[in-house]
Amino acid sequence: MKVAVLGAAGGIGQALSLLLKTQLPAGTELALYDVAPVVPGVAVDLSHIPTAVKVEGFGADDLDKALTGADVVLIPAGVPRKPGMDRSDLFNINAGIVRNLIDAIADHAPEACIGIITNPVNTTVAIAAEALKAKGKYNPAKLFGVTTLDVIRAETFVAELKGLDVEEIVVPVIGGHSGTTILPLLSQVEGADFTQEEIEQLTHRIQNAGTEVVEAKAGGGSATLSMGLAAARFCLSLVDALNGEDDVYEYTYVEGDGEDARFFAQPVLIGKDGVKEILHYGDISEYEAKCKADMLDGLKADIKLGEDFVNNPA
Ligand SMILES: NC(=O)C1=CN([C@@H]2O[C@H](COP(=O)(O)OP(=O)(O)OC[C@H]3O[C@@H](n4cnc5c(N)ncnc54)[C@H](O)[C@@H]3O)[C@@H](O)[C@H]2O)C=CC1
Ligand SMILES: O=C([O-])CC(=O)C(=O)O
Repeated sequence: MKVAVLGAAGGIGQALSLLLKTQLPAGTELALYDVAPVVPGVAVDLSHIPTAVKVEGFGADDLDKALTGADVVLIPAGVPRKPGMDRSDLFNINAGIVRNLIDAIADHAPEACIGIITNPVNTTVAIAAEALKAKGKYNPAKLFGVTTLDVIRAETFVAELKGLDVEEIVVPVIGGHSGTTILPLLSQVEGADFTQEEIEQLTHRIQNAGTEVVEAKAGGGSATLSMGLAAARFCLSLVDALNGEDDVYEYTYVEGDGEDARFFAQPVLIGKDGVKEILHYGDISEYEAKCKADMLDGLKADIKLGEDFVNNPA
């Protein structure tokens, strides 16, 4: 098994790579790629941690080597937000970065499962899909937008509010990964009752949790440590599933039947070839149905922006 992290020297990349070095199964290869010259140093640093995961660093000219043979490729490459920006403000820089990395994946690791972390995720996943398609390499079962951070935040905030054990809480989060497109399904949380006021406050907090971090970091970037953990959890699930484990479920932003939007975060059963089955998110409350109806046009516009970036460049 080989896992490649593209953007491995960044805030997320380093936290993620540390967790993967310590948690991937013995024998896994971990390839760290970045355009920043510090990346070989990050790899040497991690290589001194005593686990049976082999780490190697790859600089700007060695993307092909980082990718060759990869089973999983995670992409946290690109710029993060500063206070006052929306995730969509990152499009101008990050769209091109994702496009170029995806082109290289199509050439050097066309069978890999790809996890897109780079924002705006609603759009960068569509860019990845269309770029792969243009190369004749698109397999919807192997392309994932990583929305795990929304799930772990929702679980943390619900456990805090209700004084419950966070290990026991399950909070589904569907939709996309920005603002109101992030839709926690609090009506499906077992073992907790909420007033309508609590539901509205929690929903708002989960939707704006990224901004909470961006403002608290005051110009120093966005979530990196919680995101590193979220991406590691997602990657370890993928690796377990690729290794043949049954019953691996994650909420993730994938191309499904298009009932709500072409790409939509929902519960997914992952198997040894990627997405095995996309499950329906089930019954939702009237409030959640209205939130969903109100955000779908925005989500679809985000997706179209990505499709047009590849297919109808200005
Ligand atoms: N999906 C999610 O839930 C989340 C996504 N993000 C997004 O993740 C991205 C990365 O965030 P951070 O790690 O905080 O940023 P960062 O600035 O700390 O790191 C980004 C890294 O990407 C590298 N990079 C830039 N262009 C590259 C290229 N062409 N190839 C390879 N590497 C390249 C940079 O050298 C840098 O090391 C941002 O777009 C951010 O908005 C952040 C938090 C949560
Ligand atoms: O808010 C941001 O820009 C980073 C992000 O996606 C998150 O923390 O959820």
